[in-house]
Amino acid sequence: MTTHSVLVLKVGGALLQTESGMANLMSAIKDMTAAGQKIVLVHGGGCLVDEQLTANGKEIIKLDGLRVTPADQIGIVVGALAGTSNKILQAAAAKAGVVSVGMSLGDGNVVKANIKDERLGLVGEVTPNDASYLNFILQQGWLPICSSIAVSDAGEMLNVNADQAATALAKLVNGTLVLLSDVAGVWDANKQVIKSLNKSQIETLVAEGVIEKGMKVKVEAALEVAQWMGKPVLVASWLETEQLKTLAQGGSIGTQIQP
Ligand SMILES: Nc1ncnc2c1ncn2[C@@H]1O[C@H](COP(=O)(O)OP(=O)(O)O)[C@@H](O)[C@H]1O
Ligand SMILES: CC(=O)N[C@@H](CCC(=O)OP(=O)(O)O)C(=O)O
Repeated sequence: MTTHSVLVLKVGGALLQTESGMANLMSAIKDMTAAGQKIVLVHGGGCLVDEQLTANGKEIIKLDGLRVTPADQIGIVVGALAGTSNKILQAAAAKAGVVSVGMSLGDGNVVKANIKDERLGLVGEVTPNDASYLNFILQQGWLPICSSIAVSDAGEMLNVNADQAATALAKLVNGTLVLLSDVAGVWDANKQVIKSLNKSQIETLVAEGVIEKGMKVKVEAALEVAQWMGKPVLVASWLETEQLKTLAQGGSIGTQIQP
């Protein structure tokens, strides 16, 4: 197997509602870890946030794929992401025999977080800061499972899009980023997976409305890291066990976003 530096795997929220998906992913993580691969798992949980907001009578508002997060919603968002989602994944890890450390972007000074755009409320934008905490966890052979909740120097709890959270951590550890969603890759207008995409192709597909919503955020996050690292970022699926096996063997899966 090709051992990547550190593999930063990001999983979307839909995984957390799929018991078999989590079991398959954790089994692949266990195999990769046993082969010496260091892995950081970053997770979303947008669907769990939606559920909790609705249960509490709150409105769901998104702007360009990002959740508008007013002060009266942040507690619910933090509970759903840093609480429930994070612990669901730790439970799945434990079941697969993987020792994990549940954490958030607010831990160990790993990132710097600031309000992204006043119109979005308590939504954070993060930049890599200090890798010591993550490296310590990795050195123990443990799996860090990181939610996308950050804390600013001003003491605000901030909601960060999980693809952007994974971007910051991938830069922090100079890792290989793989964004795993519930689709096999980025689709063209006929819903066929595109093998490889560069910046200008992405711009065209976004302008045409073929890449939209959560996938627009994801592809733009992937492109940013690909350019920063000078190597491709993969957008693929946790749904397909075969893809996970190929990934564990060091192969390419889904759509390659080229620098
Ligand atoms: N061109 C596209 N290719 C693939 N998925 C797309 C595309 N445009 C929009 N999408 C939507 O983006 C979703 C993935 O983004 P998102 O829901 O944010 O994923 P996750 O929660 O896994 O991060 C897909 O399920 C799909 O509905
Ligand atoms: C600011 C912002 O949009 N935050 C996201 C964080 C969770 C996330 O990104 O979850 P998925 O990966 O499942 O989409 C949200 O509140 O939904």
